[in-house]
Amino acid sequence: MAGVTGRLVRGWCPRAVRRLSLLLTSILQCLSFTFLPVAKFTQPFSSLQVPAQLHMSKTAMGASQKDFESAMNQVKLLEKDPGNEVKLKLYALYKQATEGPCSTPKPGVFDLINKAKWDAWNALGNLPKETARQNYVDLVSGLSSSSDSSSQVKPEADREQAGYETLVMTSEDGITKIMLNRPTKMNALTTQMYQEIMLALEAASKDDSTITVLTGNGSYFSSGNDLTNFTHISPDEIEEKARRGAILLRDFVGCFIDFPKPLVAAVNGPAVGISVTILRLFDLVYASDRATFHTPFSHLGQTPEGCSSYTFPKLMGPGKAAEMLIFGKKLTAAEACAQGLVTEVFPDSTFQKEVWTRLKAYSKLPRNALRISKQMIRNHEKEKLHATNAEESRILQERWLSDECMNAIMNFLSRKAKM
Ligand SMILES: CCCCC/C=C/CC(=O)SCCNC(=O)CCNC(=O)[C@H](O)C(C)(C)COP(=O)(O)OP(=O)(O)OC[C@H]1O[C@@H](n2cnc3c(N)ncnc32)[C@H](O)[C@@H]1OP(=O)(O)O
Repeated sequence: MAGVTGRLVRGWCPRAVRRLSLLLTSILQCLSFTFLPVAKFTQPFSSLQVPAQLHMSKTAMGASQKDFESAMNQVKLLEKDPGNEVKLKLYALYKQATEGPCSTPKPGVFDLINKAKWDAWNALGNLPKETARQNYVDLVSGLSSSSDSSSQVKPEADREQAGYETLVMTSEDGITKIMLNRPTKMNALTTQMYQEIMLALEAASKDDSTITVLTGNGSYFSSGNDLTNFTHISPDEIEEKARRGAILLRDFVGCFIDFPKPLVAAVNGPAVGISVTILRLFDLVYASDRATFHTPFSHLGQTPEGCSSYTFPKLMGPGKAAEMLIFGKKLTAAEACAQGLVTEVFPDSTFQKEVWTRLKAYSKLPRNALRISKQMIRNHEKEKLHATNAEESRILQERWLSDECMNAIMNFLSRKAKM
């Protein structure tokens, strides 16, 4: 949460454009306060205005929905970054075409990226949806023709998806792998990382892979929420940050609840906090025997999330769940397996080889059958999971404002106490 302003002005990734279409979709569906995750504004705001010619309808009929969708797909294939100005135009036209005139509240002055996006959309005034759709199609068509027959997609094998700063996303052998990539910080989850994971899941849900795998780079699976998310917040910002954090948490967990394909966690090392609780929303959890499972919520003045207040007691009984979620008992991989949280444990020395061999075999199974079976298993309790998620997020929003929570985080940051 905190540090957001700092991160907002960090570098635009030059390859972010291929994520743009997904990002735009996600903005609508998933993120209530996302920002272009790999973005930096290098131009003055005045240069972000939409040129007048974009306000003019090109044809009487306008582009069809099919043209519009095809243009959105073309955006994904652009090899060259079209630049921030064009990205904002695309964003604004997309919003106008799908939602009509901008009616959302104007973001605050320090929320630089969302404010620029809002300005671009608002600048379109009452431009009719059809015209916006046509202008979007025309703009993309201009970009595609100027990008030197570039729309070549790398071969499917081991294709690394560009545009992520905190993840490495690859697709190979019918498996999309999302790897958390902050090994020096034990893959602690920053605000940007939550957002990129949501985008990656959205992309994986639509790609042609059969199975999606989440894993960590380095010695940890993840040390959970990055505790610096809660720092550098001025007193007058804190309630708003907590509110936004709760929305982010709810949306993040919601993406796991709704993920439509078989989802596998390859837990390569210790897991802490939210990286433990969400495991119950995966279909398979394979763990190295070096992994541990730790949910020190009370130590941090916090409360369970990831739907664990519902899924853990159901899975392991209220007593064992209480040991973990209330008293912060750390489980070994073998104990987590005995409780049903982990599907299977592998020796660390052969973990990667055994897990990937197994998954490659599974990925050859009929894709639709896997997907439908997963949904049949999961659909029974989706509603309950979403309700639990909303309630847990609401309670955490309050907890984050408590002295207990703030003191615990300060202790961690000043290294007076470690879990
Ligand atoms: C939008 C908000 C959603 C919020 C959802 C809420 C989720 C709740 C949770 O996830 S609660 C769990 C929070 N996590 C923790 O409490 C873990 C804190 N970290 C530790 O206890 C330890 O770092 C460790 C046990 C994971 C590893 O200890 P070790 O001694 O092996 O290594 P270091 O402590 O030296 O760590 C190396 C560097 O990584 C930084 N780091 C590790 N984890 C976190 C973290 N969670 N948040 C922030 N930073 C983390 C650590 O500070 C070191 O950085 P440095 O080298 O710059 O000092």
